[in-house]
Amino acid sequence: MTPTPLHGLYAITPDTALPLATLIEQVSATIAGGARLIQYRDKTHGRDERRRRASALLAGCRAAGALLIINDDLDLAVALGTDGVHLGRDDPDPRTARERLGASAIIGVSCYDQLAPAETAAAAGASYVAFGSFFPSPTKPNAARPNLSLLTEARRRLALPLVAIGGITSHNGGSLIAAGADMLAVVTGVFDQPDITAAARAYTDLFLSGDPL
Ligand SMILES: Cc1ncc(COP(=O)(O)OP(=O)(O)O)c(N)n1
Ligand SMILES: Cc1ncsc1CCOP(=O)(O)O
Ligand SMILES: [Mg+2]
Repeated sequence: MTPTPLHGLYAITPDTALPLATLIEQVSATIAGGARLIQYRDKTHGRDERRRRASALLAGCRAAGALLIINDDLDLAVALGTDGVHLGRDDPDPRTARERLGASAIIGVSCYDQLAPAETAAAAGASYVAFGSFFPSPTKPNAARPNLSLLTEARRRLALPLVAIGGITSHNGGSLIAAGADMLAVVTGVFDQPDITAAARAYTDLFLSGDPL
């Protein structure tokens, strides 16, 4: 079963100075493991290098039938025509993103440990909302730390797909799905593993069984 775009593993690229060729191989390995939604998140490089990397990743994702979301940089998402953008509190407004990217774009919004920004984002036309960090995150150790009840309440209150992020492994991910998460957004648990394809498959398999726990 090919997961729908807003369901399953959401692989987020590591903030790395690795050569672009290596990053492309790693993303390809996540897709081989069943990831169909990829996010390019880069806090390291300047605008020109980010554009070079995003353009190459977009070509690879399109060839492999995966979708590419750009983190933070709405101008880059618009310039390249990526499948969408992910926005946080310091990034452009989702309403502006929807106006610039169009009706079919995927627009994700960070909501940290709060329900109110998720309701605001839904009203502004977001495609999904993300909560986390649910577990200690190697990538973002200082992130806000909601408990699982936030997912359950968001599931009750919101009609759009819910993303969980932060310290997610194939062992704790099932608890997030059971609490209401439609997607598991993962950096370290996929990209920092010796076999990236197998690591990705361990997450995508969580969504196939009726009982993720
Ligand atoms: C799905 C998803 N959730 C959260 C983030 C965090 O993005 P980041 O740019 O590190 O922080 P904020 O701008 O959201 O505060 C993400 N990239 N993807
Ligand atoms: C970007 C972001 N936002 C909250 S936690 C996080 C990082 C998730 O990375 P990891 O899967 O390595 O914990
Ligand atoms: Mg951001």
